[in-house]
Amino acid sequence: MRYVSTRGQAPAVSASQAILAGIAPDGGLYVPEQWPQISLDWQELANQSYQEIAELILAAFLDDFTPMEIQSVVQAAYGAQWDSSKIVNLHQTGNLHYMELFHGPTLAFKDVALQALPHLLTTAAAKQGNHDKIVILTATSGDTGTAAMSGFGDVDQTEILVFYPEIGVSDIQRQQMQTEPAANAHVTAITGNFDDAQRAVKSLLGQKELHERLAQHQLRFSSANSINIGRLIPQIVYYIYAYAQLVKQGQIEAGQMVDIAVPTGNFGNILAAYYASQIGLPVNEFTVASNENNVLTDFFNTGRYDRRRDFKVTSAPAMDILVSSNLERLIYFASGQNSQEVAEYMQALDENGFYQLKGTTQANLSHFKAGYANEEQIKATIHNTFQQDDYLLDPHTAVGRFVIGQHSDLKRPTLLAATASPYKFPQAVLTALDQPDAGGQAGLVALATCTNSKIPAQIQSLFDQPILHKQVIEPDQIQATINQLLF
Ligand SMILES: N[C@@H](CCOP(=O)(O)O)C(=O)O
Repeated sequence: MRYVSTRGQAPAVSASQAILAGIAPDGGLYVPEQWPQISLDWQELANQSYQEIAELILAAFLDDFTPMEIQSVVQAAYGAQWDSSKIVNLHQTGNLHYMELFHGPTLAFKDVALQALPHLLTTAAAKQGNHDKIVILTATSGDTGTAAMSGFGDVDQTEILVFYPEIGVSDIQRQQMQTEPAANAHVTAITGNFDDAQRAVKSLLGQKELHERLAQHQLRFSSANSINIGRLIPQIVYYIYAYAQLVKQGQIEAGQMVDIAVPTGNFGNILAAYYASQIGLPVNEFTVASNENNVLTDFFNTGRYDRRRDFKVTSAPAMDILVSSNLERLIYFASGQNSQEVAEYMQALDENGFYQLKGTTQANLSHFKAGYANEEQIKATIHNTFQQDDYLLDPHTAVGRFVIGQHSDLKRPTLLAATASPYKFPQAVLTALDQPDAGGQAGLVALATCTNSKIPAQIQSLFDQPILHKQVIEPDQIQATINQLLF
């Protein structure tokens, strides 16, 4: 199976080449040339473990990896570092099924893919006969950076460079990043926002001269962001697994349609759900949930993507994004794999800040619904869900829960991606629960006390760790900072 660029100006490559590159040389994103043929027998899948389903899906998409290679990636990625042996837990309230994706080492859904990516990447490098050290560029609005460092920390022959917005991340996210102990991790705050960091990362990945210079130093770039196809494929697994679990529990019949709702920023998580549907997951409707950075809501409602608006810092920072990279991958399929059309949209976005979809392409997205929650609505959703359902949401999952309420009467079984632990955002959650705001360790303790729950072991001693990364730079210093670190 080959992977092609969404913009059509780069040669098709194998799965391992696509993962190693991170982004296509024409600036596009790698997508499967066709969907793998895979038969999903739900009765059989219902009795399989997360790891078994992961092997099935990874093998289908990564067909130049041997079964042994896939097995060893899965074993390394989904083991004792998870606080649930199931990897993904389901929590039910009526027809709503929260997929808890936050039981990994850094308490966010990013762990699901980023515990696997280092193993995929080092295996891909070996397959390609690459002996250069791999420099992983990562832009983060809070969760991806920590998860990437947890995955790549101290992995031989890798350096991991993380750039995050100085303002906007939660106390916990900042502490997780600033205390990262791995010797190969380099963490820098920028005075800009996530979009500034992601733009810089994408531009660096596309600079031919820089690649040549890196090669002279036995280095090469890749990325831990979801622009890398190696980030998306492991995320398909949990949609298949969750559906199979619903079959097992007798909540649905095999083959019955479900709805899927995902709070999304860079559009990777919901795109993985779409990919799952393309290989046989029965999905009726996808709900795209945003915070006040509601560029995706407007896009799905009007067909016009317009990033020319104020950037808002919200209590759901993973979604504080105005340029959602993975939308390009969805549009590629909605346009009938028309890479020229995609390239025109992306050029218009770059040069003018907006584009308008053609009617035919927009019509192919009619099964995507979109909405957003403002800060008051996020707070009220956390508050009410805790009071009524005795279930604690983080601000991102609350966005998803609120938007479902706007669009659905929940007559159909619905999977909602619960993307982060509420303990990653204690201040926002405490405020929503009408508790006094407290920062740092005090915030964790206050949250545990008022909700009668436990501080997750992953962050119990977080505030005892020394701060190791304090550098703050302007966004236009990202390239110079990378040069200093590498050359
Ligand atoms: N939500 C992210 C932003 C980066 O998105 P990704 O899909 O590229 O990982 C974060 O929390 O950092």
